[in-house]
Amino acid sequence: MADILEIDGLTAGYGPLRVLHDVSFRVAEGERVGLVGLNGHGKTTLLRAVASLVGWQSGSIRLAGREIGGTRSTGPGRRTPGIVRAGLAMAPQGDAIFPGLTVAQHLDCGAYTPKAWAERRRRREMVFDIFPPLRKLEHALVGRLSGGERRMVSVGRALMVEAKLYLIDEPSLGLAPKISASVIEALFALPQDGRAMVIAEQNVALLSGRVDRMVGMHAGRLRGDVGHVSLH
Ligand SMILES: Nc1ncnc2c1ncn2[C@@H]1O[C@H](COP(=O)(O)OP(=O)(O)OP(=O)(O)O)[C@@H](O)[C@H]1O
Repeated sequence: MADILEIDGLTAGYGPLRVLHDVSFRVAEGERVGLVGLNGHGKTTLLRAVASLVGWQSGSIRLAGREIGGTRSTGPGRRTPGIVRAGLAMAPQGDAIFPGLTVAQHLDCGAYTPKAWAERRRRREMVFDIFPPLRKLEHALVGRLSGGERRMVSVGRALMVEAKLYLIDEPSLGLAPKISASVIEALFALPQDGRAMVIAEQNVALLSGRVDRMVGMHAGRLRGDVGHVSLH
């Protein structure tokens, strides 16, 4: 199986702060990888670097064989639209919800490519199949939803494009255990269909047995396969 994501020698940070140190990381087509580690060790920064959203970065990041990394001088976010068109989708940490939009409008924000926009009704239906509680809330304002429902909207928005690689940042964050388990279960109920996923999580137990592989992140460095290793 070819690698959809190939990261080599990635160093990244914010202002004077270096958060990632010489990170190399591979994800195969269709693979589901758990990126685990404690709060503040760089999981989010790694996902954001792939989407070109960090303060600065150097090193190589290849998505489907195309270089999307390198040293950036244009500023965070400037290259992100091109990276999304190249096959990346991301559900950021903490929902990034627009409270004044309805669920349907919010999901449509994720239908970023022309193809996804043309198919947005069908893709919304797919999201409602995955997260059934959202169906009856289609026209409700997102600002009025519960934490679990908002997380479903946030993850669902990333699923509105047909991406080669999905980055899902802490789907369980701030949710009651039962609710986070249902969000994760729904995510894994998606047919794999060649979609690779990297899921950043502090809660290792939530991913255990569900992902193909887990890698640990500690102090800005990857620790290889940590499927059975305590991170503390
Ligand atoms: N925008 C920013 N500006 C400055 N420092 C930041 C910024 N974002 C994160 N950091 C710092 O980078 C380090 C790594 O943070 P990061 O969010 O990547 O960790 P994490 O493992 O994903 O943890 P979390 O679960 O809290 O997101 C932390 O020390 C954090 O304080």
